[in-house]
Amino acid sequence: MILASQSPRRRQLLEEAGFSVEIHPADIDEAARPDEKPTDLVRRLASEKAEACRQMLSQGPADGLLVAADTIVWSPELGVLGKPTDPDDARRTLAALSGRTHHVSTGVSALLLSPTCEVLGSASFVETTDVTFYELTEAEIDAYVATGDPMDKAGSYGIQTPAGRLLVKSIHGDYDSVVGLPIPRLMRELSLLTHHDTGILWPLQRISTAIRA
Ligand SMILES: Cc1cn([C@H]2C[C@H](O)[C@@H](COP(=O)(O)OP(=O)(O)OP(=O)(O)O)O2)c(=O)[nH]c1=O
Repeated sequence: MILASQSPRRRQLLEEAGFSVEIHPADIDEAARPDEKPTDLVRRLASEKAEACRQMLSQGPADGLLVAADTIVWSPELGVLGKPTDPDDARRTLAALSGRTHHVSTGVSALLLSPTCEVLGSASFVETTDVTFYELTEAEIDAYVATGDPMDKAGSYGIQTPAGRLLVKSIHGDYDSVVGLPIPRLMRELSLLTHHDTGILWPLQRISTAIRA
């Protein structure tokens, strides 16, 4: 599988699911459009990453499946919180999330490619999980930001890290989606995507087997 992402978490989640992953990060403008809904934003950005990656690969042979994703933290009150620009921005974001519930939305785009990189089929979906934070003191926020953990993560935290998980009181929805890729939903969508195609490649057979098991 081709993964159009630099995220080590997405790679790890796919490898744990049994895929052999080839990384081809796509560099796109991630700015929101005026009045764009958060869930529309992540769906669009995932599709743009997938398409940018497909265009990069179109010169050479490609594997059958290409996957891209985008994750944001948001709430109606706070708007969209992407990755922090600096430690102060991370501190402000964590203070805003303290003691409250926010949404984490991950948009996913999957393309089934022909050997010449044409799109044979596609799937696109958004998974949203609600995350509630404990009340955080300023000292706790400072200590967490000092670990450096927030800097490459939407919403300035990582639910999967030893320090980041301590901020989280509860979650409602898919955990993998918060980490960056909703594997259970992705497996189902890939199974549907590939169901009607012939000449299915090894990873796709593996998906169907995993779902039937
Ligand atoms: C909320 C949350 C986000 N994240 C990460 C997932 C994503 O890697 C990142 C959100 O940024 P993204 O722009 O979705 O992804 P990315 O820049 O890391 O990789 P690429 O654009 O190449 O696909 O935040 C966590 O690791 N844990 C969390 O708890």
